[in-house]
Amino acid sequence: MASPQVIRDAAAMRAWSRELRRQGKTVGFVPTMGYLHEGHISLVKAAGEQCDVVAASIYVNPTQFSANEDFGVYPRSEAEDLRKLAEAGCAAVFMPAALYHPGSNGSGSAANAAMVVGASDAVDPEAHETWVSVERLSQGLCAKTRPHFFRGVCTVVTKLFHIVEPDAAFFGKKDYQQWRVIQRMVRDLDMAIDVVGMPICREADGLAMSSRNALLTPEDRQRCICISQALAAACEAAVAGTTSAAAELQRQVADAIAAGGGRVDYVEVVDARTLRPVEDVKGCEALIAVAAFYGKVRLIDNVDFTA
Ligand SMILES: Nc1ncnc2c1ncn2[C@@H]1O[C@H](COP(=O)(O)OP(=O)(O)OP(=O)(O)O)[C@@H](O)[C@H]1O
Ligand SMILES: CC(C)(CO)[C@@H](O)C(=O)[O-]
Ligand code: BAL
Repeated sequence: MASPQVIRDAAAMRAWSRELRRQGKTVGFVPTMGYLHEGHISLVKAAGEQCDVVAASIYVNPTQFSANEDFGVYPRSEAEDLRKLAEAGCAAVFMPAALYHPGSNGSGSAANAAMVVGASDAVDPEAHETWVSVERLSQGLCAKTRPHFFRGVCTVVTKLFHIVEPDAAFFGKKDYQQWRVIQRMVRDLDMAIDVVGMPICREADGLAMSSRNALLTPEDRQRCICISQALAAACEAAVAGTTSAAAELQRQVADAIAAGGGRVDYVEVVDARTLRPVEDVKGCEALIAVAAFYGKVRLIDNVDFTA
């Protein structure tokens, strides 16, 4: 169980990957924000099965947070993360202190490492002014509450792809819209990377694993179980043909979450590929996607099915 090689410098990361590819090996890549759990590890293992070597990254990207979000309290656990990555067979982990050029306002390295108010404006526009946006797919769902989010994600993922130069990159379907957005970005911009979406890993009681679960109070940790329960019930009703009207499925899930003590951000029933709203799920590859707040912690979950 060798520890992954820790690489903090972009040029060194690129050299590592190029050398392996020169040797004829394929490189699988798992981008993360750290505080790793079984969901992340399932991506590392899938990458190991599909590629010759696996690189992960750990970087809490300030540009996908707005100033009122949880950048400053985002959980971190470097030593434990390295142990888990070693166990999963990860060969290298890219952990940059900063990924944006430092600006004259002190953003950049300081912003990435120590800033307590995260945010797009942590990056000095004089020092960094190039952004990647997937226009329509990045609207709706999570973007309603986090309008800055996908531009930050697409930009940092593009930077990571250029640094790591992987053959394939692995994303979890817990962040379903993110996976679809990145798949689209790679297709539209002709990036030669296979984007692989992997199933959601859940706790024994059904809660989707998420680094942010660590921020929940014990009471909210109990309350939020109703998210996955409501989604499973709606999926069952849709597949059985008992309920196919999107509005009814939406109402059932939203009511169950609210009754369970969550504050619903959104519940949407959409086409799983286009993420456009559907009126009826019959005959359709559908997705019911949820975001809900428990205190300040915002959790997301979803279920996809063909009814
Ligand atoms: N439960 C899960 N099952 C499968 N993949 C997951 C799961 N949770 C996260 N991932 C995937 O791991 C990758 C890195 O995600 P990230 O580091 O943001 O973890 P996270 O648990 O989603 O964190 P957060 O709590 O901030 O949403 C993403 O592709 C994400 O979809
Ligand atoms: C893809 C990602 C690593 C970009 O910062 C992040 O959004 C995540 O962990 O899902
Ligand atoms: N898992 C996606 C990262 C975020 O919510 O900021």
